[in-house]
Amino acid sequence: MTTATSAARTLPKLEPADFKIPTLGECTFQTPPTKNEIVSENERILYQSRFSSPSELDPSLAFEVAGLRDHLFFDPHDINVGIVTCGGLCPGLNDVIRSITYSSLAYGVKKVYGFKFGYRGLSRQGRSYVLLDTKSVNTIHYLGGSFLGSSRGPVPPEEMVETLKLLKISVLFTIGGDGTQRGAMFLQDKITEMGEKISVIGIPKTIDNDILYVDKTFGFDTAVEEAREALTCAHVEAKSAPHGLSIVKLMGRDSGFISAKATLASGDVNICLIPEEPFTLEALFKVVESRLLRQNHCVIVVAEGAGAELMAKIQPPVKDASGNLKGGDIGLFLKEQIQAHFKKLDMECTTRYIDPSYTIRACKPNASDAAFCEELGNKAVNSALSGKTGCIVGFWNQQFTLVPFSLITRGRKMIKLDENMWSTVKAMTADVTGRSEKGEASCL
Ligand SMILES: Nc1ncnc2c1ncn2[C@@H]1O[C@H](COP(=O)(O)OP(=O)(O)O)[C@@H](O)[C@H]1O
Ligand SMILES: O=P(O)(O)OC[C@H]1O[C@](O)(COP(=O)(O)O)[C@@H](O)[C@@H]1O
Repeated sequence: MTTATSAARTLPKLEPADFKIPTLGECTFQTPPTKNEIVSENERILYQSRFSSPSELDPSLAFEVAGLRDHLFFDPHDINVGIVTCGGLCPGLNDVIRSITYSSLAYGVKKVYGFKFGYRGLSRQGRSYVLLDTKSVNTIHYLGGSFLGSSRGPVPPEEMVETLKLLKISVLFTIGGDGTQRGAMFLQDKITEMGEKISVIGIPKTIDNDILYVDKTFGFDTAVEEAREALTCAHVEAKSAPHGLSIVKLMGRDSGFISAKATLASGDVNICLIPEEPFTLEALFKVVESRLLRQNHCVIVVAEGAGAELMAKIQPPVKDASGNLKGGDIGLFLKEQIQAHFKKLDMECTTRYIDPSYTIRACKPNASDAAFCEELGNKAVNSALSGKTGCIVGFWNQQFTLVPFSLITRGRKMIKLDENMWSTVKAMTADVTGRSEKGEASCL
């Protein structure tokens, strides 16, 4: 598929009058109206039928649908655009970079700048970029990682505006997680304050899939698929040893979506530990013991942020360059504690610790994620050229949406075990979290 062709095919014919449309200010994403209505053919408002978190928000909230508009705000032939990728890696980053580049060039955009190593590439000291064209990005989607590199750590918004002005960039695409979009929000505030006509459009990225008001972020499905492979191996290992126990640690600093989904997908997991559900070591020992005595093997999945209360007692969490709190290695901790426990009991337990964290996010995306990335990139370009700013291109109720930065940075999406789709995981965690009254394994 050539994005350039498909984007060109769907473009409205541009007449000089088409460019005489609202100023960036007028186009800026507004809090949507409070009743379900079609604003115009192209500006539909999508109402959310599910409203789970945070509960204090206005239930009449609605999202604008992302995509082409009747008019373009920018004359594409007159502008440059920029792309930046920040935060942790995620399968599909290169696909989004490629899609934005192809789509922008199909519109006739003059130059596409790719900033190196996250926001650092837009800073005064670390200013660094490459020019992207169809040739340079043509095959980058064959690989995982980010063609542009990524980083964590703050950059003053005024320095970023300085760089954008210097390179005459009218649109910046920020591909990143909640931290990146928070940074993008401050950048957009600074742009508004300085009276510049520069649009900032985010593309939400995180394998943790914990961005508010986004059903699914790109790369998540791939990460779950990769995690399932690791779980299958963990199961084989556990079954091959007398009283075999495999502990698999997966990413998920604040939410356990990867762990929970991979658990459901695998069918080999006996205990799933996620940050949302505190557990006690004593209860965990009991469940593992009973499982080993009955079935001879056991597989535990633990999200990196699970058991934060236990870890905090040994070692207080530290902050990464972006200010995200990170605790010690919960997987290793569990391995040591469980081994010590069974040694005390004089009971055999062959423990294996598997940590596939980085391998599930550094790989290339599966077909479904790749297709998703392609559309995200196209929608981001369409929306930006229409003059939209200060929002991300999300995905909600099967629609691509525009969601303001201010909304998605209000909190984090978390697993609610009471929701229907997590009932198996809920049953599985009942005994270790103290929810089970019998104190017996509920789902082993
Ligand atoms: N509160 C914030 N204000 C401004 N910039 C932020 C903020 N939080 C994060 N950032 C910046 O966004 C970038 C990525 O953030 P990070 O939290 O590491 O990853 P992610 O975007 O994946 O959550 C970093 O350069 C970081 O400094
Ligand atoms: O070692 P790194 O690069 O800080 O990445 C680890 C982090 O990446 C994540 O998977 C995703 O984090 P971001 O969304 O902030 O990029 C976290 O769960 C995890 O703590």
